[in-house]
This record gives sequence, C-alpha cells and structure tokens, in this order.
Amino acid sequence: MSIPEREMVVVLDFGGQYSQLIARRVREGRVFCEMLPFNTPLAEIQAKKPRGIIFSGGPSSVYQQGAPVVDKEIYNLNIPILGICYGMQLMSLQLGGTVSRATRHEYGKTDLEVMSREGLLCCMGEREQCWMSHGDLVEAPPPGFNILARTEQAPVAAMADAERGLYAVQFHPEVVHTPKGQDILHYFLYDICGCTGNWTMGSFIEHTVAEIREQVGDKHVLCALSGGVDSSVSAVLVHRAIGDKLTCVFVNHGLLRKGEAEAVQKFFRDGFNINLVYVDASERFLNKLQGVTDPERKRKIIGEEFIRVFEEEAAKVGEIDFLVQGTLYPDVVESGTATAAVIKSHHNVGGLPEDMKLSLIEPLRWLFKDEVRQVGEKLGMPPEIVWRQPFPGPGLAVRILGEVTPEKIALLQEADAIVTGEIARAGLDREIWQYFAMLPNLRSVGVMGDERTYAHTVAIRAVHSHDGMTADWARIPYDVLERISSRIVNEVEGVNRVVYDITSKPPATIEWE
Ligand SMILES: Nc1ncnc2c1ncn2[C@@H]1O[C@H](COP(=O)(O)OP(=O)(O)OP(=O)(O)O)[C@@H](O)[C@H]1O
Ligand SMILES: O=c1[nH]c(=O)c2[nH+]cn([C@@H]3O[C@H](COP(=O)(O)O)[C@@H](O)[C@H]3O)c2[nH]1
Ligand SMILES: NC(=O)CC[C@H](N)C(=O)O
Ligand SMILES: [Mg+2]
Repeated sequence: MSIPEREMVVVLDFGGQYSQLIARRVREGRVFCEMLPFNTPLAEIQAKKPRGIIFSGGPSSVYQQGAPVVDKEIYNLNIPILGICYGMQLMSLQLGGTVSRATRHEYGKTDLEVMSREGLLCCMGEREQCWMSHGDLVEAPPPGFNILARTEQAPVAAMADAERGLYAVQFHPEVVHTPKGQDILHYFLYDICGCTGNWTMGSFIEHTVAEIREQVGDKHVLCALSGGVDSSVSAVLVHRAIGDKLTCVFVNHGLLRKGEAEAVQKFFRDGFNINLVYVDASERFLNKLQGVTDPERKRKIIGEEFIRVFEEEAAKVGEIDFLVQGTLYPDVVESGTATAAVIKSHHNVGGLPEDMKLSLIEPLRWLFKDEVRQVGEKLGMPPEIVWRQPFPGPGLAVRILGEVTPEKIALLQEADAIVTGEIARAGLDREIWQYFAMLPNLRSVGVMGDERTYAHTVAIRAVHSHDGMTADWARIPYDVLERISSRIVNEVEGVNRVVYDITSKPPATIEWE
C-alpha cells in the first residue's frame, strides 16, 4: 500500500509564544501541520510538499543584527505564505517594506479597522477585536501589497499581495482573543492554499501506519512501552503496521509508582496480543543516580540508561534497527529547539545519548496529548489507558528533589498511592489532568504522640491542563485534601507535614524538576 496523499502546511517557528498554537489551530481546521525551525533548509521544506507556509511570531526585532530570517527564495516557490506578527514584519522587510519601533506598543485586546473586507479578511466586519503583542510595526508595506486593516497604532495591521499568494497579519489569529481568528486561518487554508480538509484522526492513523510500513519494511522493531498513553498508542499504531515484528520492552527503573510494574505487565499480557519483555533494571539505574542532585544530570543519566537497556534488549531479539518511542510535541519543545529555550531535557528527546545505534520512530512527535487521546479512542483502546494520567519517563527521580535513595522512593510511593487512591475515591480522577505526591527533600519539626519529630514534608501537586504546556492548580475540595493529608502522616512512616502546591504553569512547571 502506498502512503496516501496528505495535505499539509508548515509553520516556520521564529520562537513565538504561540507558535505551537498555530499548528494546533491548523489541525483543528482538518489540515495536517508540522512546525519547523525558521532555519530549516528550503529543500527540506519543499520535500514535504506543503500547500501553505505560515511564519510565526517571535521575540526578536527584524532590524536588529542576528535576527532570524528565511531564505528569500521562499517567496518565489509559488506556495502561499501567511506571516503572523514577527512573520509579517520579516516579510515586509525582506520584500522592501519598512519596519520600525513603535512609539506606543500594543499588547492585548486591540480594535481593528478593516479596510478591505474581501479576501483574507472577508469574514470580518468593519470593526473587529483582535489580539496584539508587538513593539515593532510595519510603516509601509512592500511594493505590490495592499493594506487590509489598521489599528490606532499600526498603519498596517494586515496586508496582502494576492497575486503572489503572500499574506500577513500583525495580530494573532491563533489565540481565542481574536474571535474571527479561526475563520481567517480557515480562509487561508481552504481558499488560498486550496486545502480540502482531509485530515482526521482516521486519516492520521491510516497515513501513519502506511508510513511506518514503508520505513520499516520487513525488519524487526523494538518499542519502549511504559504503559502510559503515548507509548501505548504508538505501540498499537506500529503493531497495526507490522504485527508480530514488534517487540515491546517495559523497563522497571526502580522509579515507578507503587504496584505499577505488576499492573502494566498484567494489563498488556492479558489484554493485548503484543510481545512484551519486562526488564528489571532498577539496580543499575539507582546505582547511576547515586549522589546525583542536579535535575538536568538526573534526566540525562536516565535518558542514556534507558537507551542502553533498549540496545541490550535489541541485541537479544536479533537484528533490530528501530526504536519506537511515544514522544509528543511538548517533549520536543521543552527539550529545546533552534528557537525555544531548554526548559527541561525530556529523557526521550534531550536526554538521549549522542552515540545511539537505533533509529527512532516517533509517530506522535507532532501531536499534543489531547490529540493522542483522540487517536487512542479512534483505535478502540480501553479508557483505562487513553485517560490514564501522564507519568514522566524519569519517574519518581524528578519528584524527589536532591539525591534519590531507595528509602525516599519507598516513602514517596506510599504517599503517592494515597493521593491517587483518594482522588479516585472522590471521583476526580478523570477531571484532574495529573495528581501526585512529591518529596521536596525537606525536613521539619513536628510533634506526634507527644514526641518531637524531625521528618519529611510531602507536597501534593494536582493540575488542570489541556496539553501539558500550560496548567492551573486544581481546586481540590478541602475535605479531600484533609483526608489525603491525614492519611499520609498517619500511614507513611517518616512524614510529619503535608503541603499543597498552588502554582500554575507558567511560572512553575508541572513536575518540580
Ligand atoms: N518505564 C519505561 N519503559 C519503557 N519505555 C519507557 C518507560 N518510560 C518511558 N518510556 C518511553 O519514553 C516515552 C516518553 O515517556 P512519557 O511518560 O512522555 O510517555 P508515556 O509514558 O508513553 O505516556 P504518559 O505521558 O501518558 O505517561 C514513552 O512513550 C516510552 O516510549
Ligand atoms: O516523558 C516524559 N519525560 C520527561 O522527561 C518528562 N518530564 C515531564 N514530563 C511530563 O510532561 C508534562 C509537562 O511537564 P512539566 O510541566 O513538568 O514540564 C507533565 O505531564 C509531566 O509529567 C515528562 N514526560
Ligand atoms: N509577537 C511578535 O511576533 C512580536 C514581534 C516583535 N518582536 C515585536 O515586538 O513587534
Ligand atoms: Mg509516562
């Protein structure tokens, strides 16, 4: 079977805060979308046969030295382009318009005066709300461009050279605060780029299965299976493509939750017709982590050790060239890209060793968790997997600040089982995105049974999120918190205090390390 034709659009990322939102919005418009760094070679972009290209926003000023630019040939490829914010400023500058620093900046909700209500802005009335975040502006558009809209501060808030298929907006159509934003993107995708909207979860599955089959041929493949949503969905996709030639490896690194090693094996052995190898590697992981306190070092050690285990298992199975991982888009951005800062090295991306021998297959690399859950449902996977709360690959190592020891792991496993159990008992497990206990490596004074104690503090973390990129702390009812707290101090030896983390992301992250 050949790979079915797929309409796709490329987002070139200039480091904007909302770049990933653009990609999501395009996919919500039923057109597949990948985000690439701004400096991706043109040949690589062309090879993807995009129907359109979108330039994202970004923190730089186009007229500054070293600001990110694209190869000007991109304007001659006959592929429609939509520039957003920085993307519009860049397009202006490169094609002969003028860009300068504004005297007054526009941040947030802004009134837009629409001057041309046909073409790109045909969905808009004369006055519309839009959302702005800029300090620079286009003073004069390049030759050949018409001004489509303006605001009090920005004489060019949207512009087009329809003949060449070049469009740009200073505001952000991808954020919900631009109410007509999705209509504008829709017009770009359908009317300008000629897409028909053939991207659905069903077509994603079909396309991905065909792609894996072509890539792998009749070779054998190993899949890193954690029992989490992402790797389980990846495993099922690959299994559809190549059946028995897939072997899944589940690693117990000694940093799993209470009862998890047994539960995952039982679930996959009983419920799925998949070859599963279980590796108890806890000793070697914990040895490597001895004395290590820096969060990034912990992540890198775990990332490398995972790969070493997979390589050893691959050698046992025979000739194996490929490793499947359930990597998602947020793992990729947070690990740092050409434009995005390193927030934390996810073990499966930034934590990978340089000399790895297996080639990666990552069918979900462009998706967000909620999209992966839709794929899982479409594949008919059971709700216990699809709606399972995420658990980071480095496991409890990133939930224990400071050195990881067997005692601390055992203590945290007990406390975490209480949090999980009580959240489920209160019927909140599906509502809350992630909920767990963590150990801040902090001891304080308490009094228990009239005796002084000097024991551990356990922190509870519970957050609501759509995709893991941003999060808000969950307003767990006080009586549930009370039960969790009292059970932890009463049942877990070595704990005399429980606190609740009430920080959103940003500024914090979901995990503490
Ligand atoms: N214990 C493990 N054994 C084998 N592979 C693992 C293990 N933990 C993580 N991985 C690999 O690393 C990838 C990334 O981990 P991550 O936790 O993001 O995904 P997940 O566990 O599949 O899903 P979830 O985010 O729902 O926990 C996994 O998809 C899997 O391929
Ligand atoms: O596979 C993973 N490998 C990792 O190294 C890792 N670190 C964090 N997470 C999970 O990602 C989401 C966002 O986490 P943070 O807000 O802590 O960055 C949350 O759901 C985290 O649990 C990881 N997943
Ligand atoms: N959001 C953006 O793309 C901002 C672009 C540019 N840095 C400005 O301030 O105008
Ligand atoms: Mg996981």
